[in-house]
Amino acid sequence: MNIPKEIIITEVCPRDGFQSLPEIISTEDKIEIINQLMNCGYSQIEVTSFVHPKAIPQLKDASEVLNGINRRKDVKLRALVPNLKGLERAIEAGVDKVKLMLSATDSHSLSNANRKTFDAMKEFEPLVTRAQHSSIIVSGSISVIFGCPYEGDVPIERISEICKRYIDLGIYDISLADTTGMANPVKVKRIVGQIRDLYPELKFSMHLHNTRGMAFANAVAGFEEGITDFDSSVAGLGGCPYAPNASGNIASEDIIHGFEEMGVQTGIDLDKVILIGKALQERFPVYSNSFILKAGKCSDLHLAPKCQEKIG
Ligand SMILES: CC(C)(COP(=O)([O-])OP(=O)([O-])OC[C@H]1O[C@@H](n2cnc3c(N)ncnc32)[C@H](O)[C@@H]1OP(=O)([O-])[O-])[C@@H](O)C(=O)NCCC(=O)NCCSC(=O)C[C@@](C)(O)CC(=O)[O-]
Repeated sequence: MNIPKEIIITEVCPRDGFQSLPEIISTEDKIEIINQLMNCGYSQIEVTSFVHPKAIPQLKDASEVLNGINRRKDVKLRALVPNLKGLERAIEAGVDKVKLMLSATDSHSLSNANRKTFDAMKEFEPLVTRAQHSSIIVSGSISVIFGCPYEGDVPIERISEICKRYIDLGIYDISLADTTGMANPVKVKRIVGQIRDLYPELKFSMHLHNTRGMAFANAVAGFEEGITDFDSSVAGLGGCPYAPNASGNIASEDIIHGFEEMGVQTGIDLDKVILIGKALQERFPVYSNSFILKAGKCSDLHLAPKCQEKIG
């Protein structure tokens, strides 16, 4: 197979990883963790969201967090926003990019954003104009695209209509999100293949949750369909509090290790990520889920003293 030699990983732990943790992390600790992540080689980090503070109390200090980060020119800071109000707050705080929050189904959309999918999209119109005036890059997302915990499979016609409306808004960069881990590689290939054929002008990325242990297999299926841009979260923290049974994102350590083992470069220093992951795992053991934090890297095994002894 002729495979791309590199992929982009966006770190989303400070937003998705933290948003549903019951213990409130201090602003200082968030800043410290983001500063550490900024030194790992990521080109983009989703640092927070500008949603209603009552919806996600953990991220109500979004502006203070952004204010405290040691910025680097080579790391773009992205925030999730649901609406114009969120964008205004994000611009004020100085983000480089925003990702729009949107659900494929009305049920999840009502639960997450208090309006149906296409009503939420209507509110994106003034947002896009405002973002253009401030030179903020806007990307879209489609949650529960591979299966909704309320409605099950999402018809391709509905996905297609959402993509069309994103194009009408001038948004060509869309994150396909498996919010509650309902995807499988066959489904990923089918859905990604179909929408890519319908809308070749769109650029898709993937945001995968490892709820049922399928996330890396799904990432590889997406990769085989041409996707080279993935979100992940250190220590596998994460989950949408407005979707039942949602749990951790694919762990950054696992996706970086997995792709690099296949000869695909990420540009990220995995050892540094593992150190951050270990600290988070110690602090949030119940919410962490990372194979590499448990088992170590494959390359560590070659150095294991017992093996060396046996070889002689
Ligand atoms: C969307 C809303 C705001 C609608 O909430 P609403 O109550 O319908 O909002 P509204 O438009 O009716 O406004 C009511 C009040 O909220 C204020 N307001 C309105 N917007 C904002 C804002 N952005 N920031 C701060 N305040 C805001 C607004 O100014 C107004 O204030 P008032 O006039 O009454 O004083 C709310 O439902 C919300 O914040 N939802 C966010 C839920 C959330 O964060 N979910 C988790 C993230 S999504 C996710 O994890 C999935 C993802 C992205 O990772 C991908 C995947 O895995 O699927």
